[in-house]
Amino acid sequence: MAVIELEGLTKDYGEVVANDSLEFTVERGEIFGFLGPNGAGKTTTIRMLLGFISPTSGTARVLGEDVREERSLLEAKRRIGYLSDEPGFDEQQTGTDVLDLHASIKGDSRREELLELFDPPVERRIREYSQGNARKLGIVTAFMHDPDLVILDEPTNGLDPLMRQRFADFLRAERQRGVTVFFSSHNLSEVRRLCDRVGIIREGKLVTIEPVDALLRRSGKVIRIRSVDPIPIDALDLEGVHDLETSVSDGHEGTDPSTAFTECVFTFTGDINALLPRLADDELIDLAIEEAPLEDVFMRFYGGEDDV
Ligand SMILES: Nc1ncnc2c1ncn2[C@@H]1O[C@H](COP(=O)(O)OP(=O)(O)OP(=O)(O)O)[C@@H](O)[C@H]1O
Repeated sequence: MAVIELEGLTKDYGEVVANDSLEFTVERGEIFGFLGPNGAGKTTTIRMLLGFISPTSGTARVLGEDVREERSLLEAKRRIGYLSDEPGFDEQQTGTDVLDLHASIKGDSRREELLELFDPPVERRIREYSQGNARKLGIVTAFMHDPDLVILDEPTNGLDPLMRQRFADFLRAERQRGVTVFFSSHNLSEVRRLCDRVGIIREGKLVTIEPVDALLRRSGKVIRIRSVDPIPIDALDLEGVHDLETSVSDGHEGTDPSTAFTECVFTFTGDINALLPRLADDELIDLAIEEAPLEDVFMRFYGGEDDV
């Protein structure tokens, strides 16, 4: 059974359709990344999944419960952890007060373990918390009742690299235990590191939903070549070569970089086995094959109206 199931989920604010007939599922034990730029509609989806706002049409099920059914959703929410993008804790309370309040509603069987891991300064009042400390406290509140599903809105905003790493390791371990994680993010490297699948939303519409691996495969590799002597540009007259940039190093001033190069970089979506024989007779100084930045993939979906 799907843990989250969107069925034509729509939120129409009149001026803007924040979610437009969203349709997808998230399976048990999956880490699902929900990506999109500011204002794309991510928070709106999350708020509907938690029953904070109601859909204009369509619906969603979380842990089998229809989000429009207040009572049954409330029951399901005992098994859900949630971290808002703006936690909004009471400024006068201490971290411990916040945790006690959450514990009284949902329980706190994992409080100590999580405090040890994320270490927010629980004795201090919230008004003295930095953004990172508030995030750490939020992470503890989201997980301390040992939920089956966790919904996180931009969870690592404000966390330093060490904490981000710790959080990533923690999420992977949670997935091993069968916990399902749905999180929204702007941070593409984080999504690449963590997610099994990604949904990309743009102006309320789902533009793609696929495994991260497939997204990266489609985006190709970035290839950099440096050679001792100029290589005729025809060598790269191959299917799958995009955005080729060539240059000529010192000592080969007479060579026109539009016909030959000693250095080049391009995006390659073709067969690497077809490329290598083309370079077999050239003496190379360096050949680098790198993952294409996920930013480029993302830009393809957001670059312009025609690109989608
Ligand atoms: N209560 C509301 N009334 C009217 N419009 C709203 C309301 N809440 C959100 N919107 C609009 O709906 C759209 C989606 O907003 P939403 O907050 O869901 O985006 P988001 O992807 O979470 O953005 P961010 O990454 O900035 O948090 C935006 O155009 C926003 O202005």
